[in-house]
Amino acid sequence: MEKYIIHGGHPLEGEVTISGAKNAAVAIVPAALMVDGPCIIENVPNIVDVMLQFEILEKMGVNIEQLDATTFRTENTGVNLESEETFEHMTKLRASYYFIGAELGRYGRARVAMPGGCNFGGIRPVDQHVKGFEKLNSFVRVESEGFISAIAPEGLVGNHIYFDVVTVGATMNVMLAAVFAKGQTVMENVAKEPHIVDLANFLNQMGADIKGAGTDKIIVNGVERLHGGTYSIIPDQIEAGTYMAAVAACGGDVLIKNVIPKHLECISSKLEDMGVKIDMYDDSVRVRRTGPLRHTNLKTLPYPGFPTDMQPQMAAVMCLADGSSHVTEGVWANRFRYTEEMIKMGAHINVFKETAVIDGVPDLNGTDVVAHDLRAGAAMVIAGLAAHGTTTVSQIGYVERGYEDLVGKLRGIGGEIERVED
Ligand SMILES: CC(=O)N[C@H]1[C@@H](OP(=O)(O)OP(=O)(O)OC[C@H]2O[C@@H](n3ccc(=O)[nH]c3=O)[C@H](O)[C@@H]2O)O[C@H](CO)[C@@H](O)[C@@H]1O
Ligand SMILES: C=C(OP(=O)(O)O)C(=O)O
Repeated sequence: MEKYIIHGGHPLEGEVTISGAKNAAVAIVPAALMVDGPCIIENVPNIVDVMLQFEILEKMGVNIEQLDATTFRTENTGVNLESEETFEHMTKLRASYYFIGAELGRYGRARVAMPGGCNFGGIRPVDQHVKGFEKLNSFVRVESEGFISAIAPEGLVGNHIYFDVVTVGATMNVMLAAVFAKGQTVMENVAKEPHIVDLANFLNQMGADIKGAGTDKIIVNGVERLHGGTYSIIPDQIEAGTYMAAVAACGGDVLIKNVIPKHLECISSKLEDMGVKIDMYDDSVRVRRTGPLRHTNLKTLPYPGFPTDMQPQMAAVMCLADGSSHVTEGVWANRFRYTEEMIKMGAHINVFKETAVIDGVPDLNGTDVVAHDLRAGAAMVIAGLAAHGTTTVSQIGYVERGYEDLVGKLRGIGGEIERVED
């Protein structure tokens, strides 16, 4: 098995460039099957989840060509929706659920293997996806053999959908299907994350008629077809935030390039509370930390609140702050498994239901730790970079689902990290 070995305790200095956003790319790639004609997708992150989405598309029969390191061309000249080969891939990532919306929208039927993805201590429900598809005049079945199927024998018809909870996945999935639904679909109480806006912009660029993405009401006027075009994926808010947190934990001075500063405001503001200096430019952010870290509190919430996908990385910073910090998880019932690993490194953390109380310590000490999920793994890497001595992080397959060239990028700013095969 692969591991990261990290020799910690060094400040980070230099420049790092952020890749395209995972959670936008994993929806835009399935959406490419809805497009007639060639579709060029730029700023694609080279991460496992996105490459799996391309492989699923290819196994269905979509032509895929890589034009350069970050640009892909897709063309759907006919697909096999029943390809058994796609099912195993689908179970490996969460975002495979976007194939339901894309297939149901374009072909009036879909059958996908139950999605995988990070496990936050319980089932990740899909009831709101089901509710949305049913409202659009389709029948949905969650099959006991681990498949979800949906069919719209009389075609999808627009409707008014009020989501019971704010969900990223259901918002994007139902938006995909609604693109081709007859008439108008009004979706309320929707998620507003940057990747929702990015998916809507991609679809509109290809001829869809979607308004309101980024607010809590999205209106989709159904169209007959999508045409080819070119689209560039937004930079990854969470990857950028992860490097910001790494500089905060280790100290140093790093320019983080290819970002949308607006998407980073909630993260910057927390880091500034902790004594980190942040300078925002047009498409980059400079992060500096020379003095001690101050304690703070945070609660994760849907956008524009503090992102749950940055919660473990910020906790790694708080482990080294003066005083007691509280981290409250407002999205996932249990996203604190990483705290057991941080405690092995000398962190003082107590978890009470949805809140972790972190009493800062002057130093963490390197040891063997496990990446229990994607962002937990990122947090362990940050802790390892900041700690004295050597940290070994195992189960890094999770980390590679969502970070392009983490080792290369960290080494570029002075991190002593290597990836080894056990
Ligand atoms: C591939 C992708 O983009 N993953 C992101 C997406 O996951 P994902 O789309 O799975 O997360 P959701 O936004 O749907 O989940 C948010 C909350 O809604 C609940 N819920 C969700 C769906 C549903 O049908 N019913 C329901 O009750 C969930 O249990 C959770 O408490 O958004 C999460 C919240 O920002 C992020 O942590 C994930 O990185
Ligand atoms: C939880 C995440 O991803 P997924 O929903 O794909 O498991 C994440 O990106 O932090």
